[in-house]
Amino acid sequence: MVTGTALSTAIRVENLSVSYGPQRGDAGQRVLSGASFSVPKGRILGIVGTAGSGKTALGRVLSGRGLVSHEGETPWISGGQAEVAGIDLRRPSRDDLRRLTLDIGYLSQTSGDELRNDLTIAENIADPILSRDRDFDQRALGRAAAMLIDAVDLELGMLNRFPFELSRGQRQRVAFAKALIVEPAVFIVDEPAQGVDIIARPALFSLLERLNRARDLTMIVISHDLATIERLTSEVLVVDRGVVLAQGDIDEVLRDPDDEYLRRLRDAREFARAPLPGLVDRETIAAAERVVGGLFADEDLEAEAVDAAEQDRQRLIEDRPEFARFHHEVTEASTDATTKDAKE
Ligand SMILES: Nc1ncnc2c1ncn2[C@@H]1O[C@H](COP(=O)(O)OP(=O)(O)OP(=O)(O)O)[C@@H](O)[C@H]1O
Repeated sequence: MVTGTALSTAIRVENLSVSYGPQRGDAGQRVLSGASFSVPKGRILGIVGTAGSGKTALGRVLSGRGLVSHEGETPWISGGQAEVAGIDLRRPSRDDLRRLTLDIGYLSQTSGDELRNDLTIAENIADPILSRDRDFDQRALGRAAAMLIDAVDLELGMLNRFPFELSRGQRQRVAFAKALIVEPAVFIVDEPAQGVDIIARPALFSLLERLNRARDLTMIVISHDLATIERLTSEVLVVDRGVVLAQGDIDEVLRDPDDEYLRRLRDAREFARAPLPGLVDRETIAAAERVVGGLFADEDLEAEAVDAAEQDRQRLIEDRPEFARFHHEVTEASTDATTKDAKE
């Protein structure tokens, strides 16, 4: 048991080493050494580093998945301590092993490829619950699956399809929904944007943000891309060649760094942020205006944005009858309220 774990700490890692290969003798290959950090409950930590730096190995051991079904390719804890969602990953009790996959959600870069092709998308999403409790309320489960499929920006009609009928990026979004249906306390996600259509990414990030705010979901977001991490958090752990180089607020970490990799990371971040003169046209600004709202004070653009929003609304009314009903009720209610106000 890791000592001194405050109740508000969701993840505590002390002097952790991670290895691949045989667990007996010296044959294992150490890929991460001496990592120490903690994540308070409800916070998001980003883990950034180059390819091969040990991010995936770290995320995978913290997910505890190797404890549930150990395969040859699974990294394991070869030194130090790790506790996640109150589970001691070095010495888990039987009860810990039972609740591990409920309390710690994990999305790997290949989770979408691991869906069962003999089950529909709805059955795949519901599987983490039905495989534990066959008698779980089917209607409630159906509703939860529908809400999640909508939240990851897939059509409800996909629920009746099979994984092999979907694109790779769509399957990864289904895996997102599947990982979240059990409402884990901690969610570890490895490269959340990888393979996912750029149009669908805002929905994924906004889902994660909402779960973090509304349910205090603690998260580890792993990526080689700092911009992906900064979309969700400014708190980072930087890993390079199997060691933790730095941890803290990203601006602090990258302020005048001594280390070569941190300097390159800072330069890459500045390059990505630099404006590209002449490339931003009115249409792009108007599109941005529709998404973020109120950033630009240009009246013409505002009028365009209002028109576009009205067109979007009309399209939604045509495509989704249930929205039309809802919209009609809201309009009626607000007209009634206005008439009542005018009379008073
Ligand atoms: N099954 C394995 N057996 C032995 N070594 C492995 C195995 N899988 C990965 N490694 C090695 O472990 C190290 C860390 O790999 P890991 O996948 O954790 O890096 P990463 O930072 O996540 O990289 P990426 O961003 O490319 O996913 C690498 O040197 C890799 O070659």
